[in-house]
Amino acid sequence: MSLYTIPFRPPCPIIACRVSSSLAVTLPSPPTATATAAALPSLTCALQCPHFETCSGCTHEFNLHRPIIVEEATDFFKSLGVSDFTFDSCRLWGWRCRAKLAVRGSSENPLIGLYHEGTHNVVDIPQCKAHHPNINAAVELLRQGIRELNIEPYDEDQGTGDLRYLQMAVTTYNTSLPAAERYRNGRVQVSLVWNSRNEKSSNSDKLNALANFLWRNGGPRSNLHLIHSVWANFQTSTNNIIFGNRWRHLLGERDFWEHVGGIDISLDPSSFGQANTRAFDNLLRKLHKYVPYGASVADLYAGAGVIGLSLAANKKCRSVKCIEINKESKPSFEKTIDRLPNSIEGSISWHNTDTSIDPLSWVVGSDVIVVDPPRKGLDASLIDALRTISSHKVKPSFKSSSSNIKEEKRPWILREKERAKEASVQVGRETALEDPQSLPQTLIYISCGWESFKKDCKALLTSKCWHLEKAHGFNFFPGTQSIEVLAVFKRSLKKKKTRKEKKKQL
Ligand SMILES: C[S@@+](CC[C@H](N)C(=O)[O-])C[C@H]1O[C@@H](n2cnc3c(N)ncnc32)[C@H](O)[C@@H]1O
Repeated sequence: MSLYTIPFRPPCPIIACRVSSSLAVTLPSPPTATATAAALPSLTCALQCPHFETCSGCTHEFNLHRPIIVEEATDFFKSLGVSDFTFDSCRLWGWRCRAKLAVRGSSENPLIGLYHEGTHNVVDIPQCKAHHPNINAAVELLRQGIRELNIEPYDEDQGTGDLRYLQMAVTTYNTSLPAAERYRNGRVQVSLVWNSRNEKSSNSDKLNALANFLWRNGGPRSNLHLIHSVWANFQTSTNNIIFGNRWRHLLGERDFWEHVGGIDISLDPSSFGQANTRAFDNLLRKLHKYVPYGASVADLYAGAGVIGLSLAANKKCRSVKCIEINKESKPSFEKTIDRLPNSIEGSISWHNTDTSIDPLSWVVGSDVIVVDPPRKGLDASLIDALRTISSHKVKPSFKSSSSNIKEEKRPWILREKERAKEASVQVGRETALEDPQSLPQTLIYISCGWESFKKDCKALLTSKCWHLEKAHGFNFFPGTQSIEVLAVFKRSLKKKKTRKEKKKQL
């Protein structure tokens, strides 16, 4: 797992150009496109971050509301017959609610931030403009703690030191505040990646002292209640993987709640969570429009099942199956399920398995397939299954096979068939009211990797099995050239050959 390249700046004046998150329209090109282009670029939607160029998080300083890649995406979709591609600019600063940061340097001068491009030198980014301001505030508190308690940052060359990485996740869901104040007052779940095997190791006193420091100075009894909770993750491996497989909740609330897509969701620090909470909410609300009421849905690459559960609640799906490889997402899924309205009657299940193994078994029997793969795009076996779906007459087995197992470096990832079966969760009716032979009519592809999306999209379209109906972009990562895409494909019905065509063939 690589360190999320990213960024920010603390309680600074937020620049006036915040493009409305509800403005899901194609924005006009910036006014610099004329002869005045040679003049200084407009600062209205500029990053204005002191760390730009030293930090690898942001690659673009100007026109944050419209990354250059949007032009390419517009042309790409137009060439495929979709001329109404929309782009939602979302929040431009302070959008990152989830950050993984490296800790290096010394206890007197800790460096907390991201690697300088192409190196393992950490750049301190106390004023990052992408981070939610309270992430920066929590980082500053932690920096103070490191100095006061003489905590040693990790030394990669020697393998020594105490604190390796941090994960900061902001919950903006606090029902005791008016809705308009919740985002600004978000609280931070701090995960300290500690260089020891477990909580009994020799440096655990320091870990507890640092956690107590954060809680005393940022917890409910401090002047500013900034810290939601403190967790420890234990990691001693010398590779680049950020997290080890042992997590401990130390202080504060154990459960972390957020409200997106019309539901309360729980996210443990070990589960995948979207970094841009607000933009994700916009995307989910758009997604709802493409799923018919009562549909049966397969949510592939589901994480803690946020997409599937949001659909179950909002579209009264008759069945939702979530497929996810990381077993750590299961407790979050279960907690979210517990808070769903009682009125949900359909069948909901979460399966801890690899989508790439026997993908047809998840695809057949569903009306709508939602895929939200990692940046590298869809697994080849899933692409194949989708490309040939119309010619399949398959009885879904709802079983995974242990063949095809790929090498997996992350120890907490579960890939064994038997354990996968045990790790499934079923809520509601056991047998869904779905036609086991029916084929999906709709495929919704959510992508954070533009290059892999283009490739997968072309592979789907050249099969003639699918055509593209709609596409929307979301500014999930302002300051970069990455966008999140939501593309809606419809299955092409095979045209019956006319007598004339049949004759011609003979
Ligand atoms: C971009 S995240 C999306 C998660 C979720 N849809 C959400 O929005 O919270 C991709 C997810 O796919 C999972 N994943 C990666 N490869 C997988 C595979 N072969 N089978 C199932 N899940 C996989 C990752 O663990 C991760 O949770």
